[in-house]
Amino acid sequence: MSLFEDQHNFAEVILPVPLPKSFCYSIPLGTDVELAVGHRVLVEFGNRKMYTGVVSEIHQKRPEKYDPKPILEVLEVDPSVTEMQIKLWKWVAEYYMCTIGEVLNIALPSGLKLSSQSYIQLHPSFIVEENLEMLNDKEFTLLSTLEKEQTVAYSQVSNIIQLKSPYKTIKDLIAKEAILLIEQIKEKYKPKMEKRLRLTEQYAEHPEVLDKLFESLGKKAKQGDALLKYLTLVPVHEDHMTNYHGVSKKEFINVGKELSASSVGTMTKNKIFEEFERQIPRFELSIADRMLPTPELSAAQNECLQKTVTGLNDKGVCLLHGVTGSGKTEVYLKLIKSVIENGSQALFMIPEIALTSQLVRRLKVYFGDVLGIYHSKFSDNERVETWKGVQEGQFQVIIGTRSSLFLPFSDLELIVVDEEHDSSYKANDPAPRYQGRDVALVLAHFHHAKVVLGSATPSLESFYLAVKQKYAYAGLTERYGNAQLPEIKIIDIKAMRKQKKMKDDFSDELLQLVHKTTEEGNQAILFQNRRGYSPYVSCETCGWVPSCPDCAVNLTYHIYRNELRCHYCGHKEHVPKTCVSCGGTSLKTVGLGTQKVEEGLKTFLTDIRVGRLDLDTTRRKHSYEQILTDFEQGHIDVLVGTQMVTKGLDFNNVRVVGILNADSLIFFPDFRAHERAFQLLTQVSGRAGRRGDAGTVILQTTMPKETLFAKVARHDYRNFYRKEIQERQQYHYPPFTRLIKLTIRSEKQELTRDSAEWLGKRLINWLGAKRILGPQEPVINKIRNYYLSEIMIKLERENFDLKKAKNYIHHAILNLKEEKPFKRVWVSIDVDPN
Ligand SMILES: Nc1ncnc2c1ncn2[C@@H]1O[C@H](COP(=O)(O)OP(=O)(O)OP(=O)(O)O)[C@@H](O)[C@H]1O
Ligand SMILES: [Zn+2]
Repeated sequence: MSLFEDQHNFAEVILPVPLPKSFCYSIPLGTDVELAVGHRVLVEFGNRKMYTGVVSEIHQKRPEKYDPKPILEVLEVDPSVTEMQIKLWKWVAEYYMCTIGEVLNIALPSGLKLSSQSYIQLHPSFIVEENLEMLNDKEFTLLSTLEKEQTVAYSQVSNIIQLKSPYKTIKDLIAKEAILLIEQIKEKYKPKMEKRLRLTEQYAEHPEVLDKLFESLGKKAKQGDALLKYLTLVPVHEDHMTNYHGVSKKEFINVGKELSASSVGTMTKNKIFEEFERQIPRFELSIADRMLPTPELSAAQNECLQKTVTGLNDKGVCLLHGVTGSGKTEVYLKLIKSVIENGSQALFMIPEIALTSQLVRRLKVYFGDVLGIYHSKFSDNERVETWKGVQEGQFQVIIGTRSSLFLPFSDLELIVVDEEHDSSYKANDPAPRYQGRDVALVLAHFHHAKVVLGSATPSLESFYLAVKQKYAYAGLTERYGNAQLPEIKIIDIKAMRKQKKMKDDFSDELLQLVHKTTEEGNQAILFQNRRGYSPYVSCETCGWVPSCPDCAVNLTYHIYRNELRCHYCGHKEHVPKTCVSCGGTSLKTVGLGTQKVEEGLKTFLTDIRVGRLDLDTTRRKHSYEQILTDFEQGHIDVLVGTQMVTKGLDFNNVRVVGILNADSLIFFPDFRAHERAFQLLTQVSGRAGRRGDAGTVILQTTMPKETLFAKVARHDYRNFYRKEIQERQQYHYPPFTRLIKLTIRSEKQELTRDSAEWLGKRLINWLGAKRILGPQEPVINKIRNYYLSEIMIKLERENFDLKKAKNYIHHAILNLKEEKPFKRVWVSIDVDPN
């Protein structure tokens, strides 16, 4: 025990490590701050490793078995984490069967998780020489080192400034905006810059010179247009100060299609315009956005709003079931608005942020500065900013993905879960494998808040609970503004081929429709759920198919680099010149991916402009928005894509949607296959004809008689639901049971098999054979050189001790790992798997 230790008080600290408990530390005497639950503290753990942990309890029970180490530093004056958050972490850890450290790890943004692996760097806008008077010696020493070294590991800081506890210095420098804390060197903070354009001084400040310029440009019509356009956007003639900020170059050139980039370029060369760079705020509204009106609700929307409000008061949760394009968003916005007026907080959850830039913009217009944004694609700094903004009450509304559930809300009144059926609400790896929609319900319960679940195609689970009247229900059965739901035509691919009415993968009808609609100045969306050119290639002589060396999957052909790629591990190789198996020299591509759709379309309809939206075209941070902006502004006629094109897109001019092959959607070996197929097909169809004339959807399939397709075509959710829920009940699937999936992994197939068998037997002993399915190898039984096996556990929802069952499962896994031969086996637990 050290002399400086408080002998009576100890702190339980949650650490970001996968061990199933918190750890006890002693509280050093003379700490400036009185330690409280939720404080972030720096502690040593294990072999001289430092971590940021969160205090979960303060108590007087000195551990008997070991001498607790002291807390090294208290990292803040006011706790960053609320007790409510810790309560939620505990719930998530218990329900999803993971450790609380794993929850902390995803809940706390890295920027708040200073550790021995953290780094600091100079703030890009801080100039040391200009700020000497605000720096003490230690600070100056550190900053000078940073000027030379760019980044310094936190662990080196004490050496540099000769202080055992450097945290205070670091904290002060962060407060002075002199340094930034980063988690990894590669993620350096970079302000977002934008190229802008303005008139050069000679014209901007001298109207008579500007007039002359106009005259002299007379013959060069294009340049004259550009100048005129500039002056309409930036009224230099009224107030020459407006020239200072100019316009965004990109936006300027895009505003009117008629403006040619080359004449703007010439004018810059001739010193009429000048280019400059400016740092842009994270969310700036474009010229067009600032003019968006905030709409009045239609009568149907108003009725739905009233129903929702009553429903929420009655049941706390309301399912808002509105067909595609019915205007659910406006209803949510009204609900959120009244929360803000009460001075409380609202969370607007969306499945994936990238897919919703349109929506984010709408909300920004509507809510302005009280809106905060939060998702995992944000940098550390951005996430910490939002966290603080929520904590300090600046942000009353948050739009974000599932991780925003972990923000420090203090007064949450409403959570809206938009597209509640979307499978991306479920987190896969790493643990916690939580379902965002379900955690939203729990969080709301803790806060006595209300929840709106919105969708055009509700999940079976939610609709079932609405039918059971556990949830309230509000419907919107018509599209906003008299728009009609699209007509959906089912096309029989086989029959068309026989009649020679197919060109490769396109029916004549689809091509004609796309052609006609683009002729008329409208647009189309084509959906194919595979990226790449073709899902595999095969030797024409012997049938050999190249597969991934590390995963049990065929390699997908990508045309641009003439490459074969594994979509599971990222492995890439060149297409072999000869067949590895027989030496044959011709390989054929088999199956259809988005690249091939794009290529085919360009071959059959030569004049149209095609864009593609899939994982391959959207890897760069803003490429997704760019493609959508191009589509929105009419620079693209047809958008080809994977399921990315199905979600929430709202464009005026899309008249035609083509589904190239709907078959594969329902052949998935999964009890949710039909539900997913219905949702996907309805959602993608829902992009057509959202305004003006009705749209048309061409659904191509080799199974035209499949009843699911007929239900999609009739927009018949209820009959789809009836049949599906019946099957779930009959075969004991959710929502009638609860599933827990165990995935067993090892580097050897035998070992995986044996350990899975062992585990399966143990579970059968404890839980009974009828609750255990498998072990079974999944269809893809090897990923990244690990062999997989799965055990599915099916548990009753009612009259069943879930806690006890979970304990058995934990124990069975522990016991497995204690068996010597199974030491190198990993088991992951997935509660309510997707
Ligand atoms: N009251 C209103 N006044 C003006 N425009 C509206 C109104 N309500 C909805 N709209 C417009 O109708 C379109 C469809 O609305 P919205 O995107 O909210 O539909 P949705 O129900 O979310 O559909 P989906 O489920 O297909 O995403 C949007 O462009 C929206 O701006
Ligand atoms: Zn692979």
